[in-house]
Amino acid sequence: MILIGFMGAGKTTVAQTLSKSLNIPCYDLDKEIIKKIQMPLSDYFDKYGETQFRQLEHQFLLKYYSIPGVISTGGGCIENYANRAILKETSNVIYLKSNFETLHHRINNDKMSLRPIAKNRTTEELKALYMKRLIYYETCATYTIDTDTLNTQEVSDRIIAMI
Ligand SMILES: Nc1ncnc2c1ncn2[C@@H]1O[C@H](COP(=O)(O)OP(=O)(O)OP(=O)(O)O)[C@@H](O)[C@H]1O
Ligand SMILES: O=C(O)C1=C[C@@H](O)[C@@H](O)[C@H](O)C1
Ligand SMILES: [Mg+2]
Repeated sequence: MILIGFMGAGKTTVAQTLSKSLNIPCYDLDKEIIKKIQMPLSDYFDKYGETQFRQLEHQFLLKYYSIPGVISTGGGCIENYANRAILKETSNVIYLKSNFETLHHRINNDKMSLRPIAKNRTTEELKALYMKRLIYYETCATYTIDTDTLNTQEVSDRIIAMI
């Protein structure tokens, strides 16, 4: 199964919980990319730019999307047309949905260096990005879970009950 959603949606955290509960492997595409590039994502963005990161991210989705287990994607994975095509063809794509205020609060309480996209934007710009991406998450998802009022364990339990 593949988890999608905006930054702070809980993809990485919930994938780890699901992996333990279901005893299946999990792969976080951001972490796999970091292993390969050997630097924080924000350094990679500064050095090579977003376009090059998106190409790399596409290569990693291609490599992992069909592997059995749980895959957590980066928040911008759906920016790439070819990635959206892959996700639309894949079953068990789970969209962790939250309103912008919840996500913004979570991102602000988390390590900002992990998220160059958030670090370099004002709140208004980040909200505009969220609004733009909503339709992409929705059209790629097999299932959607509203996570505003759920903790990560509850989100994981909900997914297990659903699939
Ligand atoms: N449902 C939730 N309730 C409370 N806190 C949450 C929830 N989901 C995630 N968080 C918290 O929000 C922060 C971001 O979570 P996480 O890194 O799993 O998000 P992500 O979707 O993987 O983001 P990114 O796209 O940037 O990789 C973490 O501190 C996590 O504990
Ligand atoms: O929303 C985004 O565009 C991103 C989210 C992160 O998971 C990372 O993949 C990277 O920081 C880009
Ligand atoms: Mg993540």
